[in-house]
Amino acid sequence: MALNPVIGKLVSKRVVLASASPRRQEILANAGLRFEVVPSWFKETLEKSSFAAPYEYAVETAKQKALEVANRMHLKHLRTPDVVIGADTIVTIEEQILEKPVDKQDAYKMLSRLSGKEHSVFTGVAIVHCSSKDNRLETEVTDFYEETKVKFAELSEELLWDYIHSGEPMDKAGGYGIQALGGMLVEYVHGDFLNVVGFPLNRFCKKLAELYYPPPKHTIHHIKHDSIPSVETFEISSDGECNSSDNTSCKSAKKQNSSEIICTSGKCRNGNGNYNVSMDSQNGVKENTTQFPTKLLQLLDGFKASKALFVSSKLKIFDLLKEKGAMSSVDVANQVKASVCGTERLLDACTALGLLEKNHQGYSNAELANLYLVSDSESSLYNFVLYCNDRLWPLYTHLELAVKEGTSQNHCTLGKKEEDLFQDFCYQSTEMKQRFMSAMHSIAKVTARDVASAFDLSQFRVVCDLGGCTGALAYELVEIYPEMKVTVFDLPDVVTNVSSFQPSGQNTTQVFFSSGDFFKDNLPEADLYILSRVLHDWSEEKIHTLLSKLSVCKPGSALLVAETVLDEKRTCPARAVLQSLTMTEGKQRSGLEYQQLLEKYGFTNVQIKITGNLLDVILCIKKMSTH
Ligand SMILES: Cc1cn([C@H]2C[C@H](O)[C@@H](COP(=O)(O)OP(=O)(O)OP(=O)(O)O)O2)c(=O)[nH]c1=O
Repeated sequence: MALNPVIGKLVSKRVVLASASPRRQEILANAGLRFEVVPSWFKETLEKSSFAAPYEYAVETAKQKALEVANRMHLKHLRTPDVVIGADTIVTIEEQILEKPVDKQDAYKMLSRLSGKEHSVFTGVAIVHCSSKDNRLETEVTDFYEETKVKFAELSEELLWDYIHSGEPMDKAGGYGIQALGGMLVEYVHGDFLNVVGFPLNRFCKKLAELYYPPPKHTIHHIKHDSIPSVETFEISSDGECNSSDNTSCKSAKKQNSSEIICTSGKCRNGNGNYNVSMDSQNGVKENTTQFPTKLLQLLDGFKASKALFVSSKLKIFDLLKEKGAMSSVDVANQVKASVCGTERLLDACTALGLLEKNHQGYSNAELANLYLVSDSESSLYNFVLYCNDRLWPLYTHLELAVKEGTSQNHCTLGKKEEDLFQDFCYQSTEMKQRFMSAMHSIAKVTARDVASAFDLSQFRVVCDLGGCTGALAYELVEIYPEMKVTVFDLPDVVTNVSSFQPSGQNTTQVFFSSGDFFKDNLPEADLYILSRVLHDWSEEKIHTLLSKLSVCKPGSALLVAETVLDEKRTCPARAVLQSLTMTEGKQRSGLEYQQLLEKYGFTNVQIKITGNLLDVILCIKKMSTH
């Protein structure tokens, strides 16, 4: 894929997508971009009449969305991203801008205007490069837009209302989604389809190419104006970065003939580990076709990779290399008291997996390992990795039985039923408790930012995090919302063990711990309750008990639920679906299922933010009494 080098330019950068749109997240993720999702809080209220053309409105809104996130991350989260991407999609017909319908009547008005006519869809995009100078945020904005023309068929009243009642129009510009049911309304599309869905990927890549690969003066390959350069052009015109994992062959080929193709063998592995087979076509243009069943091979190797990660974590190899710097395999083997040949194989495997780097000085941690695998790093997932090895791995080795019997196999691996796991917490040894809490703490820490910032929660002052364990989310909340006071409500055995998880150097006076069982005891008063990674664990009956209790909270108070939300087909994201494999009592739910569940207990205005990361976030409000 020739796109890889353009997107690859962003690999080492902290890229943020300032959008809650699941479509944008999907388009960019499918293109191989790695990014964090921080939805923008910018209110789309710019005065439309002040723009000479509709697309200017979309571009300006996209820019403001991105700048709001860049500023918020810099000021509130104290993390300056490298690149923030914002986008805004509008539909225009007869010079009028249509955004998302506010209700069904509005959707009806929009769709009947579009019926039988051609309209334009504009997506404005802003790419904001950020840097921090003397603690001030500096930004450089590149923006552009793309137009796609769409013609609707004549829509009968019946079809129109059927479509509106499907619920699809509500979160989409112009009141339709071309990628789903709305596709049935469309007679033709002229231009970039993805632009209609919310993100003009092709033009975005061209913009990146313009930014990162300005045409050099003396290249032999001519980059056609307004095109995405091919792999070969990149190799020659770029700053020497090789996108292949097999750097040596690329570099040597480049040296031999600076204007020629990179891979002498005719085969070069791209950043995804795919083999691109170069073929000369008659006019001399090189084409790449991917033919290998790479995805299947990756799946076949998945368990080997997981286990290599588990074992190196268990042996504390990442801690050792962080402390000592580059080391030979012999030295590592001596330190971790393992065989030299076995250690060397493990170190090479970790290098192949991108967890370590290897050069003439020996092995050292890759950035990923320093960030997440060193046991005392700020965002360490070390304890969660051990939990995956000790607790989840045995469960998945019993998967066949789990499928045949329809049970979770907890009874085989731990001698306990799933519903007893949490209840039996108090009977575990202190070490086991500490280990379980450490695992939950590490995963809560890396997801806390997403959960805390998915919505603007500044109006809530008294918050209760039910089952909040070590308080990782609570501390993040008070960091972002200094006015907030958060009570973490959890089992007595959890609360007595939280002291070692208190963050150092942070004001902890606004976080309180209260012990109790949320199924049995009275819940602390709050105007915002949080259930993070709780609901998926429990049976319908238990959830009924818990939500019934919350349903009597004061009207106007809110509930924030953090879970991985499945798509409506219940097949995506894969990580949630895979997690379901070993569940019996609990289950994962789709957005609609969460909405229906929460509404059943009197919560309304259910808003769902798909973060694209581990946890998605749902906010809903307890209905005001009608009396
Ligand atoms: C026309 C059309 C729009 N859309 C969507 C794309 C956008 O998500 C949405 C337009 O609203 P936007 O305000 O552009 O985006 P958003 O509110 O979804 O997300 P954010 O502001 O956080 O970036 O409509 C479709 O999914 N399919 C379509 O066919």
